[in-house]
Amino acid sequence: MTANKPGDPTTLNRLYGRAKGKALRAGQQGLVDDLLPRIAVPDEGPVTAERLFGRPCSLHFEIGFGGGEHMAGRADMLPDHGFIGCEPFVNGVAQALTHVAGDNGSQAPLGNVRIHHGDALEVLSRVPDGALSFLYLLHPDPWPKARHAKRRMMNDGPVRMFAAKLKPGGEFRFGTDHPVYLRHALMVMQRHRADFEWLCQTPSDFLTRPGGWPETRYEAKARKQGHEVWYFRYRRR
Ligand SMILES: C[S@@+](CC[C@H](N)C(=O)[O-])C[C@H]1O[C@@H](n2cnc3c(N)ncnc32)[C@H](O)[C@@H]1O
Repeated sequence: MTANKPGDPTTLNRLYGRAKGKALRAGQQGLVDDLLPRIAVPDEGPVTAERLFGRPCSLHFEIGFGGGEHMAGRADMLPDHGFIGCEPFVNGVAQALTHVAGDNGSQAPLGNVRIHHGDALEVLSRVPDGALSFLYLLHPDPWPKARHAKRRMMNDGPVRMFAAKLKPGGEFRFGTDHPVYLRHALMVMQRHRADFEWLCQTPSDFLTRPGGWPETRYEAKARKQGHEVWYFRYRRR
């Protein structure tokens, strides 16, 4: 990676604060060097099912997959669907690659996952409008201080893009354990109610993890700390 390119660690650290973490173990470094280039989202041009998976298929897009548990779990459940995950934190990418390679012992290698080591919105902007069946934003960085609210992923600009990229009937799933983010997200989504229908009938709908929604590492940590976790499903109108 060369300096100042989108995937460059210096650029990523500046953008996200912690794109680099603990040194990778040899096996993880091997996956980053060998497997990642084979399943990386192309750096330029349209991001389509045909280009990434060689066939038309339902497309899922995960923003900030952390260690990739949810993305790998969903990809394992839906082998005919294509999954695109983006994460600037290299340790998370390495962790996700172990799931894709089937090295964690819990599942077979996954042929239906493509990964971008970097900014999700840049990749999302290259997805054709109306192409996504599912979009996931699970436990985004909370940026709890009011003066940092503009940095939250859930804001009018990104949410407009989520609406554009989802097909009618497509689903946007969002989860958080952070009360400030919860309030902020509800207000933002309320402004976009013409595009999104909140699939919530009773309070337990957003207090219970729906079926087909694998637990993420961050979520497990939040529960261990005794936090309530909120789950939101919105249908693109
Ligand atoms: C609190 S962590 C949650 C990770 C994971 N979703 C989970 O639930 O375990 C938020 C993640 O979002 C990632 N992130 C922040 N900004 C991002 C961006 N612009 N594009 C993609 N990922 C981003 C961070 O690197 C971090 O891994």
